[in-house]
Amino acid sequence: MSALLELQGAGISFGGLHAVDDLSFAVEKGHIVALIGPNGAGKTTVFNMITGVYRPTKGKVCFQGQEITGWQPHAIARAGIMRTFQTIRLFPAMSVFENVRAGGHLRAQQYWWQGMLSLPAQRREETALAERTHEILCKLDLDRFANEPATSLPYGVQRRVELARTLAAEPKLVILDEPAAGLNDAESSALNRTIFGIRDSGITVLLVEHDMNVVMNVTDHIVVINFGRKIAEGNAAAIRSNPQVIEAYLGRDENEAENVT
Ligand SMILES: Nc1ncnc2c1ncn2[C@@H]1O[C@H](COP(=O)(O)OP(=O)(O)OP(=O)(O)O)[C@@H](O)[C@H]1O
Repeated sequence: MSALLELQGAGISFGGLHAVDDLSFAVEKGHIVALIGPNGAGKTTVFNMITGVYRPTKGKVCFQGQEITGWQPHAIARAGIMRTFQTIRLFPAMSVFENVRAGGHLRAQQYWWQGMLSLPAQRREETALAERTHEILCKLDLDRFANEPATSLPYGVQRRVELARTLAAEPKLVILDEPAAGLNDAESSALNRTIFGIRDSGITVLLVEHDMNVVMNVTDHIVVINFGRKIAEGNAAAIRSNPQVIEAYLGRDENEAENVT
């Protein structure tokens, strides 16, 4: 098995603060990996370094064996790393189908002016995109909402639409930022199945999540950071019983600690 994504000694400072320092970990192709840590540990900053929002001040980020440190976010997205956000960012005037299809346009080979001319290649691509959109909607149990205005739907459904839109761009690696945030227990269990489905369709998953039901039940590998540094990594059983991990959570917030132990 080869690493799809690798951070090698990556770090970034804001003023005097080392938000992330000397961080190394790998995400193997076909795995579901979680990055966890107490509030303010640096998880979002790591995502921002991977997706090109922040340029690391130290170390490297490699994707498919190629260094991508310092690439622009759109170039990193084109290379196959797509992310979701904690806050919903759907197009309010569009239906569920149109929102998801919009994600697929990122992968489209034709240009807009070719679309205006309605060339055969463009028409073929649009048909293929519509079919693929429909497939993704079925897979995420969203087909019955296809024609509904996206932002009129319940919160849990809107989050699924966002995920569907990200998948429509055919990423190789999808980064999920707290996908269970705001979901009830039933929705969170359904999310576990969805994440397995994403992995089974050949997409590698990296997620940041506070919901330990998701973290402990779906992941192949967990990386734990605190104060911007890695303190542990391993499978769910190893992480659950790791004294440094327990201390990191206990030191900050007893409720979170209960979730880990
Ligand atoms: N642009 C920035 N400028 C200055 N400091 C920043 C910036 N981005 C992050 N930080 C700091 O870096 C540290 C890590 O923040 P980060 O948001 O990555 O943590 P987190 O683990 O994602 O937290 P949470 O779980 O609360 O979302 C914090 O001390 C934060 O204040």
